[in-house]
Amino acid sequence: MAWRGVSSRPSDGEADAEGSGLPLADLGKPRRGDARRLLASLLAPHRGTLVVAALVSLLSQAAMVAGPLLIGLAIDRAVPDAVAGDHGTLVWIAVAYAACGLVTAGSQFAFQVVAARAGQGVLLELRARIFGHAQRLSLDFHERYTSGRIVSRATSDVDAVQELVEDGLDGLTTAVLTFWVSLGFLFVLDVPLALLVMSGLVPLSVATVWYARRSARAYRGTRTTSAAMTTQYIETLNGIRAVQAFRREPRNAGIFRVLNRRYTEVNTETLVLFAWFAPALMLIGNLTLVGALAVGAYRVADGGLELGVLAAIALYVRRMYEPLDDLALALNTYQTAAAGLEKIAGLLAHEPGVAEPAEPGSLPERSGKGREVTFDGVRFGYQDGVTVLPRIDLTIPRGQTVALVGETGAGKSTVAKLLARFYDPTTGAVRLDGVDLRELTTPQLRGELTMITQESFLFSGSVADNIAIGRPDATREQIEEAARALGAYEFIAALPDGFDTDVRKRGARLSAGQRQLVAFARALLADPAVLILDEATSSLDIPGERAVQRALATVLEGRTAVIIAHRLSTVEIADRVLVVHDGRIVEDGTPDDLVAGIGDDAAGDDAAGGEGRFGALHRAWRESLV
Ligand SMILES: Nc1ncnc2c1ncn2[C@@H]1O[C@H](COP(=O)(O)OP(=O)(O)OP(=O)(O)O)[C@@H](O)[C@H]1O
Repeated sequence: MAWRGVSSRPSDGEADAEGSGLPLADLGKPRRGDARRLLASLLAPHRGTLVVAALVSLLSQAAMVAGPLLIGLAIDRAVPDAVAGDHGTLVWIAVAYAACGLVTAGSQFAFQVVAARAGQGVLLELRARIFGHAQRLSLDFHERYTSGRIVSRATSDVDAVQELVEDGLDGLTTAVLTFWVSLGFLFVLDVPLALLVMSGLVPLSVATVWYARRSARAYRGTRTTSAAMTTQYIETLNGIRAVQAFRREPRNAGIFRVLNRRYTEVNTETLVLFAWFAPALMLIGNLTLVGALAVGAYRVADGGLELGVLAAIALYVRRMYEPLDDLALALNTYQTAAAGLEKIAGLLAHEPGVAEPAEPGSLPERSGKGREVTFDGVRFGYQDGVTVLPRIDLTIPRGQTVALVGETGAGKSTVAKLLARFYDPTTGAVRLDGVDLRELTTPQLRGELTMITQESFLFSGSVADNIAIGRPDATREQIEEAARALGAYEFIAALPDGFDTDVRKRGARLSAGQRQLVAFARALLADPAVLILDEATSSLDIPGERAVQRALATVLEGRTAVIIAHRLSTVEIADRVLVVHDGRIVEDGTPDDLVAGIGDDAAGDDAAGGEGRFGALHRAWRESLV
């Protein structure tokens, strides 16, 4: 199981630490440059806004950084003038200082507003892309990637990017601009001292590169481990009944303990790295200041430098290094965001396994009896390379109801999933009225095929909303009529708010049979040409089952149907039974013929003498009823 992998692997996030049990390489490990490309595509629509933000920020920095220059001038010019009785220079410098203050305040306000607009636009687009992409990705991807990891991408990874956009970016631009603009002013004031200050860039770069490298790895570890914890939460809570029934709590707690400890470790690592980095920057700044002051003081004493210029230089050096504290924090935010963005880019880089057609085909006019379904030399295996269906050749005429029966693991659901186009065949084709499913767009497909699964999933919203899912423009009358046709009207009307009852509200919980009826009503209203039904099994009591059987006959009327049948009663209403064994259709005939042993023994391997597999299954069912 994946969690063992979690505890034994390094925290660099390259392995299966997110709990999929598969190496990330199998899921398309983010390629170098994916994150950068993603960022570029997100920023592209805001290019103009970003240019304005950069210009405004530059103006703000220039106005702010002019301060020390004015102070230097005040010391060297205004004070001597004032002593001599001329206050003009002092007034002029005071006005200029106030003007700089105003420009700084105004441009900072403008920067915040402009940057907020662009930043929020980027986040809006990023969230929309993740959600849209997660919905579009095929079933095989979801079976391996786990919903916990997707949730983690959409929440904590997006939060990391959000933090950068909202706080970090401001700190980062301020620190970088202040540093370089101040250095520029230093060169204007005194070149030798500016060069001395610039030599501080060497240890500064070494420290920054060291920190950036080490912390990037650590932050990637935090993203990976945080996703693994989310996955663990979701898996535990989704399966809480099984967890409690099988007393899995201690094992889950053990797994969580490992992840929790890992998360603490990687977080501590990032904090320790930061604890080295931030003071190192301050130390470099202070040493540079001491050096500049010492050399400057000698030159003032020699008369080679004015006192005001030295004061201005000292103030500039302080200004350069002061926001570096913010730079360290901003780098922190940046590293978290970069790791998050990398993970998000990895998710977005996955292409849906079931592709939309380049040129959509068109289906012939639909007959009143549904459509013909053909499996034409279909071979299929899931991604692990094992062939599950070696070859299926099958034609289901319009209007026919086919029951798929067979042992567990025989391949019945796989046949149904290929027909619903959750997957594409490895070779061969599945066709609807002769048209390959691969030539149909998703909306075309969804209009023609409806699959009712065992869970009869209800979405949050009212019962009416749930029935109308397959046909959102249905009127209330049509919704009620569908419910009435299936014998579901009475129990829905008796719910606290009737058809408007919120299915997730307490007191409105529907039984398994009732949920199945709602799912049937949904299918009836959607009116597909082909209905695929993964039959609910043991959860229905006998009266409920009868109601469902009656409803089933109604919903099958006028369409082609494929039912994965687990019950004798369902098989008996089918026109034709296909027995699936080891991914092949081994018997094919009407229920009566197969019981009598005269069906088409497709594989020529009667399981029990003349009786056949279905005959044996049928006998077992009958015996279980008495
Ligand atoms: N997503 C998947 N990835 C890999 N293998 C799978 C996947 N789903 C099913 N299989 C394998 O394919 C084979 C056929 O499974 P399938 O679910 O079609 O059987 P089934 O006849 O519907 O069984 P049941 O009656 O128990 O639902 C099994 O060996 C199963 O392990």
